[in-house]
Amino acid sequence: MIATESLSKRFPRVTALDRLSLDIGPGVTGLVGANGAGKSTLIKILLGLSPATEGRASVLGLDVATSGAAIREQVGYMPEHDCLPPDVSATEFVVHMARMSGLPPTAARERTADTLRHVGLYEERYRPMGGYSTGMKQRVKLAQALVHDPKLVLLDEPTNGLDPVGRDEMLGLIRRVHTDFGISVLVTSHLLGELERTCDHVVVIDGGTLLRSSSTSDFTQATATLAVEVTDSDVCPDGTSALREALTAAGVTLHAGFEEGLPGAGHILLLEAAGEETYDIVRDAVAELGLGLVRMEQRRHHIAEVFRPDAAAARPDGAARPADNAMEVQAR
Ligand SMILES: Nc1ncnc2c1ncn2[C@@H]1O[C@H](COP(=O)(O)OP(=O)(O)OP(=O)(O)O)[C@@H](O)[C@H]1O
Repeated sequence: MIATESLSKRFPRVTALDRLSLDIGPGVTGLVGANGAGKSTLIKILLGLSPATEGRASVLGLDVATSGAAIREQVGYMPEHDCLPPDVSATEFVVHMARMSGLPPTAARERTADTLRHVGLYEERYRPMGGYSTGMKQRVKLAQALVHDPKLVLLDEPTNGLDPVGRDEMLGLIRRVHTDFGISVLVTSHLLGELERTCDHVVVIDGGTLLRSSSTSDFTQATATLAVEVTDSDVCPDGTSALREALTAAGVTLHAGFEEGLPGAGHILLLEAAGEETYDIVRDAVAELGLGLVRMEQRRHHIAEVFRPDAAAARPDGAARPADNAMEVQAR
């Protein structure tokens, strides 16, 4: 879908992209990077709106340097910033964008109704957009990117400014753009964690260079770690400690860390699962201590953990990069 080869973009004082080589296939791909990493610059080059300083890029097999107009016919674009005229309604605006993309009047009106329904705008689509909430504006921006039935959409920070519920809804919509319509998606975010559930593939850039590109499942590979949470009891007022001792005595290897940011954090034991018998040992130990078993589940890495300093130590290149930490902070 998208390929770049040693793509660079230099502004007088900043190198926004530095010899970036990427190959992005169909599906939903997340482009992650801290603010200023070069995401928007890359999107503008891919749309043929801004020339690269060096290197090459193609979208749907078309060269961005020579085929910008043809690319924009087949690609939808949702810009990052607020760009909606306040005095017109969503319907008027999206119909206009559909007409600009070459759809005849009737098809433009029908497609507008379909896409606005898809993004969840109903009665309010006839009201002037100046009175819309941020979430509604983001939905209109998504609708205008979809209205001409593109093969690929480039979504620049679509969750910006949304509250957690709005973010989840937008990420769900983005996923459905692919599952319902078969449109491939490149979606940018500065939040590593939020792309985990939405994207098949994640590309991480920093300072205009590629940090990592791999499938989401490779990022979040299942680990042989079990997370176990238990209740306390009258006999064992600190059930977690009692279970830790019992499991250690039974020869189970426990990890030092706790899971952070989850309900019950600090009460969740992380231990190494050495086959099915570990589950039995945990079950028996919990029963003997008279504790309640709240959860016992196999852990998966979260994308953000891949960039934590201790995780970086396990990476082939070994080094924790300052930018990794910056992204981890934003990912929380
Ligand atoms: N027209 C421009 N002139 C000069 N510098 C620019 C221009 N556009 C972008 N830059 C610089 O290029 C770098 C990359 O910017 P870009 O907007 O691509 O980052 P980003 O990853 O999209 O971040 P954000 O989410 O904050 O927009 C930044 O340092 C930015 O200041």
